[in-house]
Amino acid sequence: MERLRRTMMFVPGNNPSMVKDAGIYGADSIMFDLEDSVSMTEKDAARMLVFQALQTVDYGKAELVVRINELHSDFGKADIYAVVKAGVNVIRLPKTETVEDVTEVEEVIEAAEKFFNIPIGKTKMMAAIEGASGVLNAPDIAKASQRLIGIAIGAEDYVTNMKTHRYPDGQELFFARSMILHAARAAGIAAFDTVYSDVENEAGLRAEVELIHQLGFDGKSVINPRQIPVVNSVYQPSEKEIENAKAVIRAIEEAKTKGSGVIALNGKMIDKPVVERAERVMMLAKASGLLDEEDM
Ligand SMILES: CC(=O)SCCNC(=O)CCNC(=O)[C@H](O)C(C)(C)COP(=O)(O)OP(=O)(O)OC[C@H]1O[C@@H](n2cnc3c(N)ncnc32)[C@H](O)[C@@H]1OP(=O)(O)O
Ligand SMILES: O=C([O-])CC(=O)C(=O)O
Ligand SMILES: [Mg+2]
Repeated sequence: MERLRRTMMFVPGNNPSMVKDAGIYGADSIMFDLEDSVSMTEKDAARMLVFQALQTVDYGKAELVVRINELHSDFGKADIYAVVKAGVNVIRLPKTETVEDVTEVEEVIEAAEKFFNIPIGKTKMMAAIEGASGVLNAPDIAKASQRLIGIAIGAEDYVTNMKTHRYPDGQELFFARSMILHAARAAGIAAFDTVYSDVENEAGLRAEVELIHQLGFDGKSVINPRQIPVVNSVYQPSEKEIENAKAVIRAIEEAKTKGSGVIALNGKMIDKPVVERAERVMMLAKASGLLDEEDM
């Protein structure tokens, strides 16, 4: 089954209590940060803390991601070796601008896997796109490595690069979000939306999640545990949607027994794309704990 990544929670890599407790809030993925939430003087300490935590703390079912520093900074290579050795699931590249940004990191990951006797290809990657060049190169970036599970927009850096700022309606992000979504879908990987920085503004967060859910994003980065239930509730299918999805799946199964791939349900045509959407609703319903045993 496709892994759910509705919520990916950033955790500053130099904060011991946040790192230790990050698993208790129910985020689908935990993203330990070694980049912009960690000051230059704390880079080495943060790497050590995350390295230890990855090996010793039980984070349950959460996927474990580390956002590394840029490869050509003073820290990038050491970050990669440490987190590969610790068995991280996914390395998040910040500020990805070109295909080479991906392939160069991949080479270092592969060297680290060989060095530590880890199966080649085990460490996955996710590329954050945070500026104009990255957005324009997104279709190639998304296809740059078999290791990529998804690409993400990093809007705080992006709006800075574009000489604007974030507005409540998100118009300034529409082109970048659309590019990233199309690039991801064309490559067959996931698309993730950016952080919502105003932690106290739940209504604003909900409006943004509704927008990105409507556009088609798989999920969103969050920066605070309080944002997790808000994102999950938007991604949780309604009872009506679940009932409809069940009816669609029942109808198409019945049609198949009669040798047909298309059937009408309540006057609407049911065919392959409709069935695919119904299956996704069921998957999200299951992940949200909304299905009985008999529905599984
Ligand atoms: C543009 C970018 O690069 S964004 C990505 C980098 N930024 C980050 O990673 C920031 C992550 N978030 C944070 O540091 C914090 O949530 C802040 C600074 C935004 C707000 O901090 P606070 O006001 O202290 O948060 P709040 O009071 O809601 O914290 C409640 C609890 O959740 C914990 N918590 C808050 N944020 C996080 C987090 N991101 N990860 C894990 N635990 C967290 C707190 O430690 C606290 O735990 P406690 O009750 O056991 O003491
Ligand atoms: O990737 C994110 O959502 C956070 C980030 O670095 C940015 O917005 O610049
Ligand atoms: Mg950024």
